[in-house]
Amino acid sequence: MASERPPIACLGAGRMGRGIAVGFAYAGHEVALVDAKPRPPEAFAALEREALAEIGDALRTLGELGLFDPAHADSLLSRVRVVPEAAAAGALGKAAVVFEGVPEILDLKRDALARASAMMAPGAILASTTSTILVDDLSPAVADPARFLNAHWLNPAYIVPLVEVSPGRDTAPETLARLNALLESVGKVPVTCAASPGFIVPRLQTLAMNEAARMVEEGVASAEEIDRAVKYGFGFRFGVLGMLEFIDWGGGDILYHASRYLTGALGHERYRAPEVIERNMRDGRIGLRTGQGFLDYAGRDIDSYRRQRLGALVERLRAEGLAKPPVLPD
Ligand SMILES: NC(=O)C1=CN([C@@H]2O[C@H](COP(=O)(O)OP(=O)(O)OC[C@H]3O[C@@H](n4cnc5c(N)ncnc54)[C@H](O)[C@@H]3O)[C@@H](O)[C@H]2O)C=CC1
Ligand SMILES: O=C(O)[C@@H](O)C(=O)[C@H](O)[C@@H](O)CO
Repeated sequence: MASERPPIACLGAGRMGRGIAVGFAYAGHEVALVDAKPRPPEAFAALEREALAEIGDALRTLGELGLFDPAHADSLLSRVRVVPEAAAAGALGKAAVVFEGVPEILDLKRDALARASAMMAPGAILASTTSTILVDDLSPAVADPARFLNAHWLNPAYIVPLVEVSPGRDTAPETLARLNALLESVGKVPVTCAASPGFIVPRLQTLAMNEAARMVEEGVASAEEIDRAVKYGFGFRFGVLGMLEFIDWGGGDILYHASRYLTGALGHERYRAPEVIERNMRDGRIGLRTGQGFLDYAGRDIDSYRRQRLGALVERLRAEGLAKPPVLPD
């Protein structure tokens, strides 16, 4: 990026556009929140009021929660301006990166992206926030597919660190590198993934969320009990270990056997293990115990590695107020 904190634009002043605007304004960027829909002046004025009120609230809340002195909230908010559709060209033409956040409808996105890309500065990057549409299904609409890619933020965008970045077949490697650098500079954690349905998190969480809903439907436990289990077990561990590393901890063999049992007991293919789990089982690549699993532990100091991970789990126990001192001898 030419400037250290280049101007950013969000196309579509809805939930994601506003959330991304909060994140960049917080990090010192000027942000144009560009309305993607032509509206009469009174309707635009109402949208502008509502968007600025929401962004201001979010910034004030972050301050009140201790991230900064809330007295600065208004000066952070002043970095954001809401721009009517008729003035889009001026705002988009100044942005180094434009994040498109219009509704998840293919033709609507293509149309918005085509129009935006024609107004952007040479060299600027265009990223779609789509949750589901593949980058290669959108890129034919844009003026320069080499500078186009998907950047899937998670909601609330100004809090969740992850952004799943998905380049298409025509995205230039330099575009990916520049966007990742920008995201990292504002405290985000970008992860690159193929143009594959559901990226990483929606693909994982859709299965898990449906299974949680199914357990309520089947009367396995109440919604409250299932969510306690998620917060204090499922989420507790995966937040430290990740999922593939956790397979290595528990052992790929456990997953292999659990998958076979659950496929039979629940009578559904959705529990069948993929070929890689079966192959790893045959090849003895079952994780920490064999020194190889999804990750390679060869040459690592396993004791200090385990200690580091346990330390992170203990930190989470403390954060939850669940770390208790031992009962010491009298
Ligand atoms: N809401 C969420 O949790 C997440 C949403 N996304 C994705 O972000 C994108 C935007 O989603 P949201 O911000 O939630 O939507 P939203 O409905 O809050 O905002 C969409 C914006 O597009 C505008 N718009 C509506 N109809 C339009 C039209 N015909 N032409 C042009 N603009 C129009 C709206 O006025 C609004 O400003 C979607 O692709 C969605 O899949 C990605 C991650 C999370
Ligand atoms: O914040 C999120 O995780 C969203 O980005 C989503 O993509 C949706 O919630 C999706 O995962 C629903 O399955």
